Order: sequence, then C-alpha cells, then structure tokens
Amino acid sequence: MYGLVNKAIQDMVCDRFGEETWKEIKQKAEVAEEVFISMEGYPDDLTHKLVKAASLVLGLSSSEIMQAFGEFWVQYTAEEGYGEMMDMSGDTLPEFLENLDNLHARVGISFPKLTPPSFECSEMEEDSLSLHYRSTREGLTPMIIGLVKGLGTRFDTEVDVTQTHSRDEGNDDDKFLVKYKPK
Ligand SMILES: O=C(O)CCCCN(CCc1ccccc1OCc1ccc(-c2ccc(Oc3ccccc3)cc2)cc1)Cc1ccc(C(=O)O)cc1
Repeated sequence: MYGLVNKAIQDMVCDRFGEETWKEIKQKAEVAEEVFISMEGYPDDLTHKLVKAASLVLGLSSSEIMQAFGEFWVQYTAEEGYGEMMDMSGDTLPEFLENLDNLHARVGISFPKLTPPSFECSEMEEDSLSLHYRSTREGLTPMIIGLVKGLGTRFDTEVDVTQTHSRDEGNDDDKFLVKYKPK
C-alpha cells in the first residue's frame, strides 16, 4: 500500500485525537517509522497493525475505525492534490462509482506500484445500485462503507450503504446495496 494511506491514517488521528494519541497508537502497533512517505510502498500488514492499535487505544472497533477512515480518505485525497482527478471521475455519486476503476487506472499510470481493488456497479436504478468490491487485500471491507458515505458528503447526496454479500461467506466479492438521493 502506498504511504499516502498510512499518512492519511496518521493525519486523521492527529486531527481528531492529537499527536500524543498517535504516538501511543504507533507504539502499540510497533511501527517505528517516524514519517510515512506518500510515494513509498509499505506492507499492507503495517496498515492493518495501525488500524488494530488505533482500535485498542481509541476503544473503537476496527470496523468503526475503517469506516471513519474511508469517509476521511475522500476529503483528504481531494485536499491532497487528487481533487481534479476525482472531479474528472464523475459529477454524481453513481457516476463516480462507475468510474472508480478508471480513476485507479489513471493513478496507476503515474504510480505503477498501485495495486487497486476493483469496483463494479450493477442493478443500476434511479436511486440505487449494487456495488461489487474485489481486492487482493483482506479485511478492508468496512473502509468501503466509509468511502461511499464520504462520496455522499462530497456529492451532497443522502446515501445508505448495506453489505449484502461477503467474501467471508465464500462469495468471490463483497457486494453492497447503495441507496442514494441527491439533496
Ligand atoms: O485496496 C483495497 O482493497 C481497499 C483500499 C481502497 C483504497 N482506495 C480507495 C479508492 C476510492 C474509493 C472511493 C473514493 C475515492 C477513492 O480513492 C481515490 C484515490 C485513489 C487512489 C489515490 C492514490 C494516489 C496516489 C497514491 O500513491 C502516491 C502518493 C503520492 C505520491 C506518489 C504515489 C496512492 C493512492 C488517491 C485517491 C485507494 C487506494 C489507495 C492505495 C492503493 C495502493 O496503494 O495500491 C490502492 C487504492
């Protein structure tokens, strides 16, 4: 995973809970890195250790941490220089979700070490769609719920996300019912 993800976790914790709490989380995660270099590749396990340690230190479940992080990521990356790229990926929540693989392909051209998940939309209705999420990574599914909620905020759209299929149940992807209503 690119360091931008770990840096975003650090910034979210520091913004919301302060530097001291972040130091405690890094210590508990046994992460020695002083800083995360956005363009460096880091083992996925480091990110999982940060989420686990944050869950213990903050007294929140890993799922709550990942959902909050997914929501934070949308605004954070828009502010960290990827806003234009995201603007090009759609003017509405359903459009953006349909273009998410193209967005990752564009990022991957500049940053070849990117190993993005794949997203596919199906059963498109006026106010709902099914979102399929496939990834080489385990355990980040709750982040997707937060990401979709973050897109609801970005597109000023009421959104409701419920997981309908899980890889844990032997499906080859996670599937979410996304209901949305532009405000
Ligand atoms: O892998 C999984 O199973 C779950 C992780 C899902 C995280 N994605 C979120 C995708 C997303 C969903 C909804 C709305 C916005 C989203 O992301 C927009 C986006 C995607 C990628 C980047 C990005 C940009 C540069 C990166 O790396 C850098 C950073 C600085 C300098 C050089 C490279 C890494 C990711 C920025 C915004 C983004 C992503 C982040 C990192 C990676 C990766 O390191 O492979 C792959 C994908």
